[in-house]
Order: sequence, then C-alpha cells, then structure tokens
Amino acid sequence: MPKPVNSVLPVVLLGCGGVGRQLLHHIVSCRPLHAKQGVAIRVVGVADSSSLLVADDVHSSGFDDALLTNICDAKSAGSPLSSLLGQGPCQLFKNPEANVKVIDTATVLGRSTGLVLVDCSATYDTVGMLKHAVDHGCCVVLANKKPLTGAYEDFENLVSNFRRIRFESTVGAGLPVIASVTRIIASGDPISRIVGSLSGTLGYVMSELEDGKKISEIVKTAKSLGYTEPDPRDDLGGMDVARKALILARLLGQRISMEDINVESLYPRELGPDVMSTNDFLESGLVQLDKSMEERVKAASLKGNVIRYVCEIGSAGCQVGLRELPKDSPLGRLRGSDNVNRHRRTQVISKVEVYSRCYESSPLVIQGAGAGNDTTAAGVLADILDLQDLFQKTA
Ligand SMILES: NC(=O)C1=CN([C@@H]2O[C@H](COP(=O)(O)OP(=O)(O)OC[C@H]3O[C@@H](n4cnc5c(N)ncnc54)[C@H](OP(=O)(O)O)[C@@H]3O)[C@@H](O)[C@H]2O)C=CC1
Ligand SMILES: N[C@@H](CC=O)C(=O)O
Repeated sequence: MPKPVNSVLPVVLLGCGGVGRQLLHHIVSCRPLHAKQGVAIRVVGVADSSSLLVADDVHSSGFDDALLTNICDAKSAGSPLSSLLGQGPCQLFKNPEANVKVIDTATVLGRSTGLVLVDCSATYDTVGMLKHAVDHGCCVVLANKKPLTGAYEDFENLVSNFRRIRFESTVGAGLPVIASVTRIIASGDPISRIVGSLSGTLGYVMSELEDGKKISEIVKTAKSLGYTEPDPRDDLGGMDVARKALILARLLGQRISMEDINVESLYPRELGPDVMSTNDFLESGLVQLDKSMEERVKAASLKGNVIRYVCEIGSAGCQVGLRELPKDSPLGRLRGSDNVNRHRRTQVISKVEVYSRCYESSPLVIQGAGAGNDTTAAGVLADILDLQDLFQKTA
C-alpha cells in the first residue's frame, strides 16, 4: 500500500549523456519504491549542450514516464531534444535562452516548491547556473566534477550551504567517499592522509594490460562500457583523478587549485586535445601508446611489481601519478575479475584509504566499482533522495 506522498522533488537535469540517461531510467524504474517511501521525483526539465526541454507548468507537473523514456531513446539514437516536442505539455529553448530559462526556473521554484538542479554534464559552463540555484534557495546535485574544481571561490560558494548540495558521485561514482570523509571531518577527527586508486578507468586499463591486451583496444572498450570521461584523455592524462583529489583536498580545508597538483600523464603533448580531436586520438593516437605501455608493464612484472595510478593527499599537498608497487601490496592486489556466464570480466575497482586520528594504524577503506553509468547514476539518485526532507508535498 503506497504511503501518502510527503515530498515532491522537482528536478532539472543538465546533461543527458550516459549518466544522465541512466539516471532518468533509474527514476522511472524506482517509482514504486519511492511511492512506498512517500517521495516522488518530478522531472520538469532536461538540457543538453544545445537546448532545454522544459514542462509548460513547472509548478504543478513534470514529464510523464513515457516522455522520460522517449527522451532517453531519442538521445541514445543521436536525435535532438527538439524531436520530443509535441509528446507532452513542454517547450524547447535553445542556447543561450536555454540557460536563461534554467536560471528563471530556479528563481521561481526556489521561492515556492524548491528545485534540485542535477548536473550530469562534463562542462565548466554550468557553474553560473549552479551558483544561481544555490543562491536562490535551490538544491544542487553533481556528477560533474568541473564546477568544484575551477576557481576556489566557486567551490566555496557552492559548498557554503552544505545541506543543499550533494556531490557523492564526483569521487568514486556511487562509492560513499564524500559521505565518509565529511562524517569524519564533522566528528572533529583530523584527517591526515587520503591515498587511493581513484580512477575506475585506469584501474581497468592496468588490469587489462597485465593480461597482455593493448592499451588502444582497452581504452576503446572502457569507453564503450561507460567508464571513461567523454574524452578518455581526461582519464589517461590524470586530470580526472586530479579533479577528484582536488575535491577531497578542498573538503579537508586546503585552499588549493589544479595548478598546485602534480599530475603525471600517460600520453605525450603531441596527442593532446590542442593537437587532435577525441576521435582522431581514439583512431590513430592511442595506438602510439601500445608499445611503451606494454614495455612498462612487462618491466614491472619482471620485478614482481604492477603499475597503478595512485592519488595521495596529505599535509604536503596532492600528487597523482603512476607508481610501481608490489603485486601483493594493497593497491597492487586491486584487480578484481569475475566470471559471468563463463566469460572473464575485469571490474572497475577503485579503492580509497582514509587516515585520521581514529583511523591511524588501520585506515578506513572504501572499495568497489568506481565507474560506470549505472553505479554513477545510482549515486546521483541517492543524493537527490537525501535532500527529500527539504521538500514538502505540493498540489
Ligand atoms: N561515467 C562514469 O563512470 C562517471 C561519470 N561522472 C561524471 O558524469 C558526467 C557525465 O558523464 P557522461 O554521461 O559519461 O558524459 P556524456 O558525454 O555521455 O554526457 C554529457 C552530457 O552533457 C551534455 N552537456 C554538455 N554541455 C552542456 C551544458 N552546457 N548544459 C547542459 N548539458 C550539457 C551533453 O550534451 P549533448 O548530448 O548535446 O552532447 C551530454 O548530454 C561527467 O562530468 C563525468 O565526469 C562521474 C562519476 C563517474
Ligand atoms: N572516468 C572516471 C569516471 C568516474 O569518475 C573513472 O574512470 O573513474
């Protein structure tokens, strides 16, 4: 028997790629569960890089589940959001009007029902909308790391109202890294060090290299499985790990920026985004890394070692880069594989160790799948639901 609805959460979704679409699927499939809990998520707008599809009356109705599913199907097929017009009471705004409409919606709903602005894009361009939303009493949920890793003032502004922002999926996808770190900080237990393997993609890449596969093939598979960033060079160049490290370091109170982090890249400047497109990198650039990566992994293996991309945050600052580690060390052992229908499957395991006064000789360890659209979207959904107490039933 469903409970009466206690909380209605209006949502505008920025970004309808792998993670955003999976989030819409989770929202639709979790309706019965949410109904039992007395909570309802009402999606009132969905934006991509060029436009925003928004409900005619954001105060009282959102997109129905048929429209949400059609949005996912259309975006998967490469069709624009405009192809959905006429399938429900909604309007389309193209950029730059789309951004203005998001800001208007946040202003209006911030004064009445409230709004959760969910960022599943991979751009810095959303930061203005997010800050406006927070300033106008709305909530913000992020899978996108960029708004928290640009100017320190933006980070400060966004997290200044900690009760209204959630960003669990920015570090370790669905793993409870941010929640654990913030709980330790709140308890007054000083965190001295965080060490980990924070890239699901690079964990996967290293495991597959150890099995003799070529990095050019591995990265394409990782991209098709939804593990990589939209441009996999963000993973291979260490920037994605550096962003996660920066978010954690800033949470620990360090007023640092990306320039303060030493980042080691797996690819040379000649294969960088200023020189070639993502497609050219995947088609002709990546293959140039095959030999050197194979040799590096083999050389380590001859010494009984493996290569891992490690992130370390401490009082001396942040570092992210390749380390040669004994095979049987805690991070060296991090290469899960299992058999599904007799096919071996390498997992995208991430692992974080948190050292503090309470967790000094025995660190708090968080480990599990650290990338993928499904687990990331699940983390985003859990973040949205975590805000339900701030929303009340509307008509
Ligand atoms: N995959 C994973 O395992 C994890 C991903 N994340 C983060 O999730 C985010 C999304 O990743 P993913 O879904 O793979 O990326 P995709 O490239 O698949 O999707 C990005 C989406 O953002 C849209 N977009 C681009 N610019 C804007 C804008 N200005 N306003 C609104 N939407 C915009 C794109 O539009 P268009 O469709 O028009 O191109 C696209 O729909 C990234 O920030 C990533 O770092 C975080 C943790 C784990
Ligand atoms: N590309 C990232 C996704 C999660 O942030 C990774 O591989 O860890």
